[in-house]
Amino acid sequence: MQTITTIAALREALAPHRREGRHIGFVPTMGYLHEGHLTLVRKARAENDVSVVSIFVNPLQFGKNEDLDRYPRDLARDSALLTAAGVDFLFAPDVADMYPRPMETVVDVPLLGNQLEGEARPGHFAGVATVVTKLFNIVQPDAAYFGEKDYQQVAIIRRMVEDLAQPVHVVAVPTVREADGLACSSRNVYLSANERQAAVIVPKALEEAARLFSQGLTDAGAMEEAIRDFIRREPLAEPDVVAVRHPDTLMPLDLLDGSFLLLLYVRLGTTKLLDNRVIRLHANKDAAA
Ligand SMILES: Nc1ncnc2c1ncn2[C@@H]1O[C@H](COP(=O)(O)OP(=O)(O)OP(=O)(O)O)[C@@H](O)[C@H]1O
Ligand SMILES: CC(C)(CO)[C@@H](O)C(=O)[O-]
Ligand code: BAL
Repeated sequence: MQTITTIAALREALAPHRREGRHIGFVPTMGYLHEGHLTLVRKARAENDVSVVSIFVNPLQFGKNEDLDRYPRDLARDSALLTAAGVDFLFAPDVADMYPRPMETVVDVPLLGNQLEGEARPGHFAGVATVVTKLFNIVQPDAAYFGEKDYQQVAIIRRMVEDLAQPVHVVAVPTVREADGLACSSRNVYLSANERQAAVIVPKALEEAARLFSQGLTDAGAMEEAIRDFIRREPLAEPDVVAVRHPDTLMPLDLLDGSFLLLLYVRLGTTKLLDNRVIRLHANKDAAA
């Protein structure tokens, strides 16, 4: 694996591959890699000739009081994992390489981006859309891989790619979970031992929603209320967002009919955990691509 830290060097390294018509698969990340990231990486490798992974903790998508400074970082460990996974290029730029001067240009997808997680984190998704556009321009991948754990992020990126005719195939990969069902996330390291145990309430709430739906609960408001109450049974957990939405448009629903998205944003202490599931009447399984 070749590790590259500047935009110019990455362009130069990828140019011969592009000239040869090789397919480039790209996995953007913020590092501190876990099995979720590695699943994206394996898929990118399997479906393309050349694989590129970026590790960049993007300041544009963090609010002033968020965890930019304490976000977990371990480039040496990440690099070893990516080498073992057979990745061709690791792109790990500094903030000064990505943003030599303050960004004046912003990519925003406000209808999808200012609600749900975006309401709790104003400007977050504009920061994501802007950095992903810049990374797409640098890497020029044929395909880019994103996790469904960040369901709203995938919806925003798909819309951005469509609106701006960005020549990238967006692939969404189902959420990878720990043995007890908790979605793998870099931020899980923030959890104390007690909070980690309590965190299982999040995937359990997704199961509970599927159970209630299969038993005939079809009022969206009542479903949100039932799931909020269910999560509050765990004293360490506070449900910040419990939202029943249309799986494609992310618009609110009144009546649950066929399938719906349940999106959760749950606080345990100071850690916010994200999870979701597309719940279908006849096949209750995790959201699939
Ligand atoms: N459990 C998971 N299953 C599948 N994909 C995942 C999982 N966790 C993260 N990803 C995906 O990996 C990519 C990089 O995510 P990121 O580096 O922010 O990791 P993260 O674990 O989501 O971190 P955070 O704790 O910041 O949410 C994103 O596309 C994200 O959706
Ligand atoms: C897509 C991304 C790498 C952009 O910084 C980030 O939002 C993430 O890790 O999900
Ligand atoms: N996983 C999305 C990146 C973030 O929380 O900033």
